[in-house]
Amino acid sequence: MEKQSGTTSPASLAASAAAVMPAERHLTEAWARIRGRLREEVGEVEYRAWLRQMTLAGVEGDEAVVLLPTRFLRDWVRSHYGDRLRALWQQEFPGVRRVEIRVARSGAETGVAAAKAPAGPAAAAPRPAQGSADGTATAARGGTAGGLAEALAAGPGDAARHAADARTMEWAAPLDPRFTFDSFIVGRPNEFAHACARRVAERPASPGFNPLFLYGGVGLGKTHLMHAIAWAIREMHPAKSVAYMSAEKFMYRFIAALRSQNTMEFKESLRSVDVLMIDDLQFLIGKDNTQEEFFHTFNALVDAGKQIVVSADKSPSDLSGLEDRLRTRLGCGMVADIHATTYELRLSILQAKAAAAGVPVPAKVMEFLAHKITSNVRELEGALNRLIAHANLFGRPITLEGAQEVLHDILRAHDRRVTIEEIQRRVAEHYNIRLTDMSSARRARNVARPRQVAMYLAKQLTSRSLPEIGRRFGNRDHTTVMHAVSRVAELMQQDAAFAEDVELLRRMLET
Ligand SMILES: Nc1ncnc2c1ncn2[C@@H]1O[C@H](COP(=O)(O)OP(=O)(O)OP(=O)(O)O)[C@@H](O)[C@H]1O
Repeated sequence: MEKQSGTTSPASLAASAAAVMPAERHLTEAWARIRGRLREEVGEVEYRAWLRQMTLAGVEGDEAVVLLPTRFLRDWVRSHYGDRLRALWQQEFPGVRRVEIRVARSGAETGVAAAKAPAGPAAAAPRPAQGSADGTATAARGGTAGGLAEALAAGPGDAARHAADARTMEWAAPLDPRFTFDSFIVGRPNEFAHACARRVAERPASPGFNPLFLYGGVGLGKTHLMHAIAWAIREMHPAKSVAYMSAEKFMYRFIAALRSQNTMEFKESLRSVDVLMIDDLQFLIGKDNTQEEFFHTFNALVDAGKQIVVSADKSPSDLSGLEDRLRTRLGCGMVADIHATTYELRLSILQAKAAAAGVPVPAKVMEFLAHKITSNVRELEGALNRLIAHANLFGRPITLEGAQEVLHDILRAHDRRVTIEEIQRRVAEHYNIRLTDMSSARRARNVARPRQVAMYLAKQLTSRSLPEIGRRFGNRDHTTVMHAVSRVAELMQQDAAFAEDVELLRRMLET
């Protein structure tokens, strides 16, 4: 499509651009639209990785000339986006028949038209500062060894980082700019994992910390810590290439490589990284071939003095379903667990997130949430975000009553984590009857009424269905449960003391 060329100075094209195109302003606007469309088509990650440094030099005859800072980028954009660029140009100006992609002459400013284009991603610095909003780093496609050398030679400024990125592009998933060490709140449950993560970021592949195996329950910060390590290594060791991906992605890439009979390339690109990070390793359970491949990659990297960081929901020894030899190797570096959150940690996280959002959240509301939403940090954060969004939307201050209303579904779901066994035990204790009477056939009022209360609470506080509840109460029919629920509700209406009793039981079960 494009003819071969070397480097070019954009200024030399300005005159001809002006001569051919209707007006420079139109050209600038068209170029902004073309880039915008391309960005929509390829997605943010790909755009940032390959296309945002693209600038317009101008138009020469029937040819639009686009500049990129390195030969590596030029070749990549040419082969992957050249046709698309031409089609988009033709939509704007049918007279443009070709798109020429060149390397900007070293030190040359961007082209006249592009220089006047509205500020956009092309004007941004090549790499984001740690934790900046611009930080969704990395890309989706890979480079070659030759391209690497070129990027290293031609890249302006932080060439080492550019080179490291180029090596890992194929495998890297985007890093979340919010997940840094700065934004990670440390408390008793996660202090060990955090200290290990910091240590690995400071001194990758040091003895005793390779591999680093982070594990813990859902939503407790494993991914956050992994990203924080990756950001910090990029910052402190810019020449090191870091590849972060989920175990799922690892598997799909491996399968794709098998299908296209390209496993050598797969292996080589993986083994060329300095730090390999695999999230949610439990995904590989039962996937024997992928496990085997991962095992070999793991060995090759560790033997070559490269760092491996892995996360999973269980410790290596509890990951039954992973091959023994892999479990053994995973456990022979540093294994650090993230425990369930404590009230204090939840409160600190809420305080930090509220402060970061710049929205005043009363202490009472945060204490309430920290008490109520105990499952994981993700849900806690989700609840706070919802409160903040409501406050912003309606311009109302956050209050405890308002929070209870806005979050009623989340709070209810949490309340519902009470088990039927717990309800039966508490109710039996309260009315001083035997636990076995919850399931017995006895019909005496002093036994039957507490049983009905327990059924009522089971319906209110758990998500079990009527037949399920019936089964847990001595295999009773669902109509019996239905009757118990309506009878208790009716009695509560009629008898304030009884209602208070049931409410007290409910509160005890909820806390
Ligand atoms: N200690 C912490 N400080 C600040 N934010 C945290 C902390 N722990 C978790 N979070 C936040 O909670 C959310 C969930 O965390 P993350 O995705 O890292 O959990 P995870 O353990 O990887 O979960 P999963 O098991 O689902 O993969 C994220 O938004 C993260 O920033």
